[in-house]
Amino acid sequence: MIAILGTGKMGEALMSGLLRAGFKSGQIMATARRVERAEALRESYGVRVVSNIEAAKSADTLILTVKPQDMAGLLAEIQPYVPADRLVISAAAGITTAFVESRLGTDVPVVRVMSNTPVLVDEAMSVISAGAHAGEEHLRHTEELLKPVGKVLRIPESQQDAATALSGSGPAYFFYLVEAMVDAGILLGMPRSAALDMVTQSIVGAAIMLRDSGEHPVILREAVTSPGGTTIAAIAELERHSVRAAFLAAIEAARDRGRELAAG
Ligand SMILES: NC(=O)C1=CN([C@@H]2O[C@H](COP(=O)(O)OP(=O)(O)OC[C@H]3O[C@@H](n4cnc5c(N)ncnc54)[C@H](O)[C@@H]3O)[C@@H](O)[C@H]2O)C=CC1
Ligand SMILES: O=C(O)[C@@H]1CCC=N1
Repeated sequence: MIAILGTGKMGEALMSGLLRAGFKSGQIMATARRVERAEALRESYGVRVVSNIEAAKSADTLILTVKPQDMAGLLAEIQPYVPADRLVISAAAGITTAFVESRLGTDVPVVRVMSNTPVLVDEAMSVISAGAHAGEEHLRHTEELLKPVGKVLRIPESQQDAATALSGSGPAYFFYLVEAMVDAGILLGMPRSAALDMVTQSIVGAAIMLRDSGEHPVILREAVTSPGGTTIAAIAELERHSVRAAFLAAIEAARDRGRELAAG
């Protein structure tokens, strides 16, 4: 039995992925803070929505998907009911396995995960790290849960805040880029829906080329960039506006914010 504690956007996305991957609704429990939310989850997915304590007592795997700020409260609530034979998977930005272990106070295995919202279309990037009491079997079990909904990579926990900044938040940067490019289309007099179609198909095509060709992104970009042509005119402006430096600073800021969230 798997329980998802704090079933908001990420928790629901993970739960729907597990169901698409073949888990039965009877194998999954969810917890929610609001009654209407509990009812909506029950109705949409047919899962049992229970209290945090009941979930902690009866599920073998607990997936914690509350906000980092709510993690201490949730751990305090479930602490008396989590024996050391549970696997606890924490999906919150910034929260370390040591934080979870110290709050639970037993030798419970903890795996830290950072996934992202493309879990909704089975294209998540999930990175996982083992805590002090988690071994190969716990990492493997976590991979089995996450593989059906995307790619899974094991990384040292010291890189988790960087991964959060890069792939956890990553989809937001691409959506932001799409917004900006659609605005550019509007500036050039395109209808909004046509501009959105053009940009969306371009980003999908580029992403698939990048993933499937195995080519370095520089090679793929150079193939589009004709001497004296249109693309280099655009790239020159991006460089003039320090867009690369902005990305470096932005992702560093996201990493630092992850560290602050851990500090509470
Ligand atoms: N949204 C995203 O793209 C990503 C989010 N995350 C992480 O996932 C976690 C959740 O983020 P979201 O789903 O965006 O937030 P959210 O606010 O949609 O979901 C959190 C849910 O937990 C519930 N909750 C809080 N305390 C609770 C408690 N004691 N008992 C039961 N339910 C409780 C809230 O009512 C809410 O529904 C965060 O820790 C975030 O760092 C990770 C990767 C990507
Ligand atoms: O913005 C956030 O804090 C969360 C973590 C990664 C993506 N969203």
